[in-house]
Amino acid sequence: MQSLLNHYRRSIALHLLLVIFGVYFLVAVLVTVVQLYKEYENTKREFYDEIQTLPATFGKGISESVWTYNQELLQSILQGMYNLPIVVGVKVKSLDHKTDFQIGAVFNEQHQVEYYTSKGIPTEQALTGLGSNALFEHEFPIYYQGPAFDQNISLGTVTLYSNDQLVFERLKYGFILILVNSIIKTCMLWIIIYFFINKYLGKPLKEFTFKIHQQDTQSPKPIDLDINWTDENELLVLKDSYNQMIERVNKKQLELLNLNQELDEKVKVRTRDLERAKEKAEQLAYSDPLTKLCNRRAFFDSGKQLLNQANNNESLLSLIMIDIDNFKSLNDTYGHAMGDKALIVFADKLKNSLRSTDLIGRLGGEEFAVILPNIGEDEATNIAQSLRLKISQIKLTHEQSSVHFTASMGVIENSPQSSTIDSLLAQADKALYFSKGHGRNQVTAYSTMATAAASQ
Ligand SMILES: Nc1nc2c(ncn2[C@@H]2O[C@H](COP(=O)(O)OP(=O)(O)OP(=O)(O)O)[C@@H](O)[C@H]2O)c(=O)[nH]1
Repeated sequence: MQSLLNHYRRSIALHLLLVIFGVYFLVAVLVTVVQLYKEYENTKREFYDEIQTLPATFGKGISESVWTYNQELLQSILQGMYNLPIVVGVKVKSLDHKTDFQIGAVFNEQHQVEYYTSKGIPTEQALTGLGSNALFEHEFPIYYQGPAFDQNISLGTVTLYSNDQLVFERLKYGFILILVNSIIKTCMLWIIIYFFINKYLGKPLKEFTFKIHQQDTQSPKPIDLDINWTDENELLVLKDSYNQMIERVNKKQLELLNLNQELDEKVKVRTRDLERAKEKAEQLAYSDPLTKLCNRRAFFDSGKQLLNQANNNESLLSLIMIDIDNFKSLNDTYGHAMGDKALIVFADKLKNSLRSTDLIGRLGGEEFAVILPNIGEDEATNIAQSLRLKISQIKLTHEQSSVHFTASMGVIENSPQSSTIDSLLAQADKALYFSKGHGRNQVTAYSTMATAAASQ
């Protein structure tokens, strides 16, 4: 039932038909009612006309039997009238009341219905079974017109009773015929029109909806409907409008896709730029921009890690502090640019001379430091001597004159007491200034300096 209701709600053809035929059926019923009323009026008139003819047929016989007081004859004539399908009761009222007689349903003096058998005996039940409430009556006089009399002698009256129900009985078959006729016509029309509305409207709409549901939402395609007529009807216009809309949507989607790709590209470029900027910022944060060596902060961070590893592994580690000699006068003599160049060449010399595992940092100005893991003070001092020599051999040119410079160094080895980078630096710095104080371009090992100081 529910599915039938849903089908009704969904089917435009069915819905239209029920609305159309609902109205059609109401109109048909109204027309039929009017027809039936007219038919009823005609039949009623026919009844009257038929009843009007009865006096001519039966009047003479009744007059005879009343005149001769022939009750038997009167009774049989009245029974004959009563048997007519348009009569429900007959009443004869003679002037002397000697031949009064009634059969079937008749009115009494008070205009109330009374019932009599075919023998004229009062009874409670209606004989005709048609009911008698809607009786209508037709009264005609009876006369005797014998050869012995010049004029008619009034004998009394005969009243005929008929009933609306008889009219309805006669109409019944006509009514059923009209009704069946209307129902068959309505059903036939309903089936034919349903077939065509469904064919030309319902099915194409269903096909249209199905194809829309089948559409790929990412790239919808224009829809083609299997419609057999070529007119530019509303459905084809709707389909064309839908297809145009799909084209517009696809175009917009393509534009959106291109914009997305462009945006993706821009985001990628921006991300790359950001990554580079981040790398640069990190480099700036940890490296010295002039010499590209670790800056002070990076040297301290990495130096602490190396020292911790050495202390944990109980392995050797040495630190060399290096300071370029008389750098101020180099700057003053050859200019700041030459000073910068000297710093760069100096740094490169350190990098090229040491292992990749060694940590080299510029602590500030012309002051540098090197950490050599797994190397003790003696070996570190040798390395420092070698560095010092290489630095002293660097030759720069400035306006046809050669520029040379030297460096002083202090070397220290790690020990459990000197387990921090600051204390190592402080001790190496002391050794460095020992070198400075003893003529520069020298390497001083902290232990040697300490021994010398102790012996003084
Ligand atoms: N060209 C250049 N000069 C720098 C830079 N950083 C520091 N200096 C200079 O280095 C010089 C260091 O001078 P001082 O501290 O007196 O030391 P010094 O002249 O080397 O003397 P000693 O260390 O005693 O041998 C100063 O004149 C600074 O201006 C730099 O990045 N570039």
